[in-house]
Amino acid sequence: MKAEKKEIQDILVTQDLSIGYKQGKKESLCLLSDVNLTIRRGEMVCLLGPNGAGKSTLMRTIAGIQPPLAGCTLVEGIPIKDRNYKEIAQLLSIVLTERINVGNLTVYHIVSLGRHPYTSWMGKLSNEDNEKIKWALEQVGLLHYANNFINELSDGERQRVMIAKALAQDTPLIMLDEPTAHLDLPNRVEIMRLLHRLARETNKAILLSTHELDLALQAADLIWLMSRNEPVKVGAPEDLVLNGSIEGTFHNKSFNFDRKTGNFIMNYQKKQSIQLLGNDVMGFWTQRALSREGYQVSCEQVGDCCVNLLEDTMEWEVKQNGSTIKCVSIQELLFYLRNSLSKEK
Ligand SMILES: Nc1ncnc2c1ncn2[C@@H]1O[C@H](COP(=O)(O)OP(=O)(O)OP(=O)(O)O)[C@@H](O)[C@H]1O
Repeated sequence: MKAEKKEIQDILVTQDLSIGYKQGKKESLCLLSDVNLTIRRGEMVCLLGPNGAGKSTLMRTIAGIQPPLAGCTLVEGIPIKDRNYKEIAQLLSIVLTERINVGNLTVYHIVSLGRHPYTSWMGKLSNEDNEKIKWALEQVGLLHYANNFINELSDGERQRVMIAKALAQDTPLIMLDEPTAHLDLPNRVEIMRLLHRLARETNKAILLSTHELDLALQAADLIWLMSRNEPVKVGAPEDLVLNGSIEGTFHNKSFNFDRKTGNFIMNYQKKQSIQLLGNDVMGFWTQRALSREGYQVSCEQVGDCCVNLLEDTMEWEVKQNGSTIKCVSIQELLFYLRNSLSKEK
């Protein structure tokens, strides 16, 4: 690829960063060393990894909340180390997981707290501050809630308020610690889509830690994949799936990661084999149900039981020991198979 006219694109750079905990005067627990990572302008990066991999430690170290064991973090070329609170707050904003319980503050007031690094010690908001607050509320679609109290809002809306506060802080880097933690699926999707759009439209860098592998695979520009004592793997989500990194990191005897669909599939103990004829959507869900029931599903003839999908009528025909019956739902199919299996025993 040809290099085009180059403005500074790297918003966050970690230089030979070592993260961990001092455990005495000489001892330290080093979780990772020589971490060299970059986030560019307009990119959304998801930090993924199993429990205990060190995600929170890395986030805190990048943000300057925790000192590095070695190395440093630069935001727009400025080292975070040894900067005071106000200086750091102009370089990066952080959205934490904790539920916000400040019921007596309005949405506008909370978002206005994002302007603190820029206001005088009295905290008086200038016209520019007020414009930035309104713009931030508009970005997350909550301008009409500006005068509502925060406890009048749903969890999803509260999370958007905190994102607006980070936007009002107007930093090149926004960091979020598990931003979808307390939300239902539509709100989780909404927050990820919002963050992705904001990264693109505002040209900021967004770094978030998450356990939502499926959402991260769909929404992230880049994934930082952490596992204990291994170098961080970096790549587009699809590259990390194709090269087996996702599968390797989340390897577990209870489930498998299916590279074709990006889903985790639970492993069930297989009791016996069954033939399934038919494919498509009905076949996919029937296969899933049969696997859960403990069947090894095959399209070949195996044993004496066969399930034939009648897609036109949405029925399941079961041929077993010379007899044929029809079921009108997967629930009925499983009920029949369970009973016929217990009669055989
Ligand atoms: N204050 C501390 N002192 C010493 N060790 C710590 C401290 N905090 C965390 N650790 C250890 O560092 C390791 C990484 O913890 P961390 O919380 O960064 O992982 P994580 O990937 O964020 O985990 P999770 O997904 O469960 O939130 C863990 O083994 C943990 O026990």
